[in-house]
Amino acid sequence: MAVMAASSEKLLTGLVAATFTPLTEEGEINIKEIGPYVDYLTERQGVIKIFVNGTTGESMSLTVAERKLLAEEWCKKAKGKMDHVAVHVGCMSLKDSQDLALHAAQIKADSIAVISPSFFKPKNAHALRSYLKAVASAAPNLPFYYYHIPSITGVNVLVRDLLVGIEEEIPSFRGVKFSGIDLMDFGLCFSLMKPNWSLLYGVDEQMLSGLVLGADGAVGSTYNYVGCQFNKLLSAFEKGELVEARTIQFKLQDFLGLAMKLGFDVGVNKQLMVEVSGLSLGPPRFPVMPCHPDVAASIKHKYESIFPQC
Ligand SMILES: CC(=O)N[C@H](C=O)[C@@H](O)[C@H](O)[C@H](O)CO
Ligand SMILES: CC(=O)C(=O)O
Repeated sequence: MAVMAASSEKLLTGLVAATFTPLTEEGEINIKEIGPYVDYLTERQGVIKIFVNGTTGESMSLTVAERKLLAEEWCKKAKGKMDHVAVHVGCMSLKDSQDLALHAAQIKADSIAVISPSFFKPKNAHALRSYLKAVASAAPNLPFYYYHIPSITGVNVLVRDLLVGIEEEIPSFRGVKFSGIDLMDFGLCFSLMKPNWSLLYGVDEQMLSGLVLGADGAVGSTYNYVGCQFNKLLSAFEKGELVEARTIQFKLQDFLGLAMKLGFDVGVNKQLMVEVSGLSLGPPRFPVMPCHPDVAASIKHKYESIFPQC
């Protein structure tokens, strides 16, 4: 039987918003916006779990010092209000990833997640597992998740292959955030599943398909502003109300269909969040370009026509 999670440990399940990084207009970290951001998610979207410094948070464009500052503030402001703060600590350099993993343990994050390095790419599951093991060893008591996002990293190691025997190599391993569209690979992961793991799906526009296969939850960028709707999708799914669940899923597909035609990326996504939430999140950081005002206006219009207030 798998080692049971320590009693203070919270498994990452349910709806998790991948947060944007608040910047000032000058492009510096806007730390004071994190408190209001936490309040917006909890009070307006019913979202009580966050995944910080990930793709949406532009982690790979931030310095290690900036990522530490952000992680610390998210943990501080979420305390007593949120149920889980997962900190993404992956970097191109193993040393930086270890540094951030240790820091996440020090600031009492609930868990860490790691994206594969993508300049020098691991050639196979063994190489990727070796890298992840070395990161996890810097914070051996912190629940550890692999973050699979092949469309961005170009690392196509099958997660199913990665999972074989991973609990022996990484005792803190607790699951995967699977942001890929290969549902066969996702499905095969369940045959290797351990009782204290969770497998989370990360392609918001296909979340229902992930749930059908058995996903324990979902991590995504759009849950920042459709969290309230997707909480309804989750409860409809749990009650077996598939027509209702599909209706909500189709709404996000309709919305993202237009957004993608207009060049949806982190810059566009961030601007939409600014307009929907009223938070000051600033522009993205280069090379991600700020959203053109006409694009923002069209997307906001579509958002308002599809998603009623919760
Ligand atoms: C590539 C990317 O950023 N993926 C995000 C998380 O993994 C998703 O939440 C997407 O932003 C979302 O599914 C919209 O395509
Ligand atoms: C979407 C997601 O999980 C991320 O931004 O990292």
